[in-house]
Amino acid sequence: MTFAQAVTERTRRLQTRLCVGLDPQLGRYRDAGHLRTHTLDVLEATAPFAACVKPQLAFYEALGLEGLQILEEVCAAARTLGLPVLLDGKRGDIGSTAQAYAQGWLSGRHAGAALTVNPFLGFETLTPFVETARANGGAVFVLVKTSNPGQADLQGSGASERIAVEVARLNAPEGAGREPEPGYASVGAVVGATHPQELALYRSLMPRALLLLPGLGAQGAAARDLADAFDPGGVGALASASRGVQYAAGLDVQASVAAARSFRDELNSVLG
Ligand SMILES: O=c1ccn([C@@H]2O[C@H](COP(=O)(O)O)[C@@H](O)[C@H]2O)c(=O)[nH]1
Repeated sequence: MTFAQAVTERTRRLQTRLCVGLDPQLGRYRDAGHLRTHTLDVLEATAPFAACVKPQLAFYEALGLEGLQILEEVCAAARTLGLPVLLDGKRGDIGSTAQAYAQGWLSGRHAGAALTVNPFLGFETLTPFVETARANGGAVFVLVKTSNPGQADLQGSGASERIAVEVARLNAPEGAGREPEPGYASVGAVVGATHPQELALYRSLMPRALLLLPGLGAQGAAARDLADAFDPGGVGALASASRGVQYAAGLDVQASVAAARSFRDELNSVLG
């Protein structure tokens, strides 16, 4: 089963469109061991409410080798729980380096099933990521319109729309000599949940792409504003919350569970 199929199957079976972000901040813990157990506890406790899990690589890389070991444990625990893993690394570079990133994060020891990628160096630099994802039944999520207020500096003036058109092209089997991918295709897109008025546009520009919608909770986006990102049946998008789940009330894991349940329920009530 591909990443997109696994997420869609989980959405339908568990009625959840929530992506739980795991962004463990060392400053909140006594030490890295405490960070590790709390992060694994939050993962296990919130899994029933999640369509997938999204570790942000920066927080694990910040801890050095120990952080990579924790990441590996988080990915292994998620797989045991049946949760698809989307690594948020926003990688992108010239071809040979992109190839190494793709090998490391989409097929290597610490790999997830999916990875966020940055198209800033040009569309051709996406190729190693897309090919590696396809070869492994994985996915890439291309930054199309990020959730932060400053995104307009470089993503305005039609840039985000151009990237969306490229995502649609990469997902189109016609002319590429590929078999059509069943369901959602291997190239997804990041569109901030903080841009509710533009979700319908990006949904229509990228009909085969799963959309990742970061910004729920801590960045101010609300589930009630996200309906336009979804296809009929309430599939095709994942709304993501990290701090709003992991640190819903300090380190209280039951508060994380309550937050994940509440995000799930709010999304479900919006989608009917
Ligand atoms: O456009 C984007 C792309 C990625 N992110 C990442 O998502 C989480 C958001 O964390 P919250 O605590 O839910 O605000 C974080 O890892 C970002 O790097 C994003 O915010 N916006």
